[in-house]
Amino acid sequence: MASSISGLCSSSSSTLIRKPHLAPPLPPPKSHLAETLKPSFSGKSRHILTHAVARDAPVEKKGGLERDPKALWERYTEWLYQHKELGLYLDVSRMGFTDEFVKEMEPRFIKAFKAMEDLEKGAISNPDEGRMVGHYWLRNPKLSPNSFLRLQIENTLEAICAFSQDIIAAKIKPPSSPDGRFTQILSVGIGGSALGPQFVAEALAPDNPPLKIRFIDNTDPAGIDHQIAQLGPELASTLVIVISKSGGTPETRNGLLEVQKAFREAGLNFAKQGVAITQENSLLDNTARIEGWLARFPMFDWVGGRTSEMSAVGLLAAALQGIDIKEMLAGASLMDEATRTPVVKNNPAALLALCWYWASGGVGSKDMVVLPYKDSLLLFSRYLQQLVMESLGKEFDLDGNRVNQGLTVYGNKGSTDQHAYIQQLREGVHNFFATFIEVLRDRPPGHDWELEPGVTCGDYLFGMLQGTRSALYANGRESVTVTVQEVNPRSVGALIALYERAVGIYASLVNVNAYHQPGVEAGKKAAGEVLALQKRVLAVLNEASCKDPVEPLSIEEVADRCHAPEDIEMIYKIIAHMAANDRAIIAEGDCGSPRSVKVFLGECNVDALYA
Ligand SMILES: O=P(O)(O)OC[C@H]1O[C@](O)(CO)[C@@H](O)[C@@H]1O
Repeated sequence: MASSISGLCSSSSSTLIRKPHLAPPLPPPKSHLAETLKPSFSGKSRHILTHAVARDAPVEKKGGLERDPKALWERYTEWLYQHKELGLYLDVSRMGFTDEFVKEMEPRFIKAFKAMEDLEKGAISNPDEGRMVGHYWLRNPKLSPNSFLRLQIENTLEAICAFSQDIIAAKIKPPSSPDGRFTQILSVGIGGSALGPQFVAEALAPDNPPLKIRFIDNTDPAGIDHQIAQLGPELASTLVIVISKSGGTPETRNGLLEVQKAFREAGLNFAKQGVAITQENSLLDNTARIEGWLARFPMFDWVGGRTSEMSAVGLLAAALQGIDIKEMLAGASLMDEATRTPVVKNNPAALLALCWYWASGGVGSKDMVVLPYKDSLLLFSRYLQQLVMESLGKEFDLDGNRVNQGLTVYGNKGSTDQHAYIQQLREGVHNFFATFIEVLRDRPPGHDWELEPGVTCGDYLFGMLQGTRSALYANGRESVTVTVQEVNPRSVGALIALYERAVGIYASLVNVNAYHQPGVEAGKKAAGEVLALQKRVLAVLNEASCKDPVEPLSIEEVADRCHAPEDIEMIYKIIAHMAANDRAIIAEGDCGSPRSVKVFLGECNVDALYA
């Protein structure tokens, strides 16, 4: 009896296998440092956190958490950073670093500030890729190292503003929409070409934006189908923005091809609704030019994907949603100015980097849990995950030493997460420090009300944040608190700029290149190899299936004929995946034991035999 196979089949022979198994995820990285909580060095309520010395001997962590309320208040006021114009505060008092530690870190900071200064002047700060790193110029084009780059930035910003105004005012219209105007954006991109726009849309888009936005940020066919199905007839009034710096990322290409197919099937002309954001002359750029897409905007070689929110990548979608992008840029620019100060205490990004180094021993031994107490900032931690982890998670340092650096970031939002994992944070494994993001303004003025005498809903949120911060600290868990007045384009721009700079400074402290991502290439290459192997498997099966009679093959035989006996497990998985997707793979035998399975194709493709 014939059947299709997968990794999860019943033990009976010749059973349909429906659910292939993918390789299990790698286990999370282990903490490098042992940590103990020791009682009291002076007062009875004091504790010292001690660390074993790290392998590459970074600045050692000696110190303790202050327990005395008066001394703690002093520490709070002494270290509180305030940016008056932005209304932004950074409280690092709940990190236990000492003055000695700050002093010991000084030489590293001097080096980091110098590296940052050089970077802003146009040094090749991404040496592996031979690139400048210029995201700071995007919000202050005057800083660009030459007038050509300055003009590129200014012209692009002007083009974004003009194009988005014309779209919103329906001066540029979709050809077949009954409304006569664009109503939706479908943004196709992944990683840095999605996370910033997603975060900003969630944080800042008004309730009724001129254009609503949806995202395709994966090559999951069901996810893509869902987005297209949700658009329904509004596909005719959808502006599709395809974003890829390299212009060749497979997931994004697949998303584009799937969307183009949907347009064809709906009888719509994709080119009249398509916009590309990519580097000049990339595959995507050339495709968009040849096919005559509605518009193209440049991505610059010297802006990395994960720091591209203030380029066309983030600004176009934001402007189309009615978000004030000039305010975002202004907020970022103000923060950039503040984070150029070479005095750690007065530089909020340096303070963050100091805290990260302190908490993680400079080797990433603790995770950073980011908890914004504001629903609209939900995606901030996800955005930071790429910014921080893709930048800092490096095998080698700038001198070629193997260091396996990084800083793990996760989190969603408070107080919601209090009902999910704060239990472990307070009482369980002590492998993290927290970052609270506090927003002072609960609601727009005039909308608040007291749900019980003297207490609003926002007071509860405030109480939850303060309570969790105190409860964690009481149990020796450190935290940083970033406070903004409200979530608006200016504060969001400032937050992005703050963390971009903190990552850059921290990378210098631990001597890694923050601006490349060699590790991602390995996965991309391996994925390409799997797809190439799949083609060989299909050719081998087709040849056997075109024989008369059909020649069913064991997995071993398929592997041998593919000249890839070492890839036998992958070949089994490929066959299982195709079988689960009605790809005409037929299997005989006991699916519970892959060795007994024989496979062939349901039909012979004669053309493929001679291809
Ligand atoms: O914008 P691109 O070139 O499509 O790349 C998308 C993402 O892929 C990466 O290159 C690797 O994941 C990221 O750095 C980047 O943000």
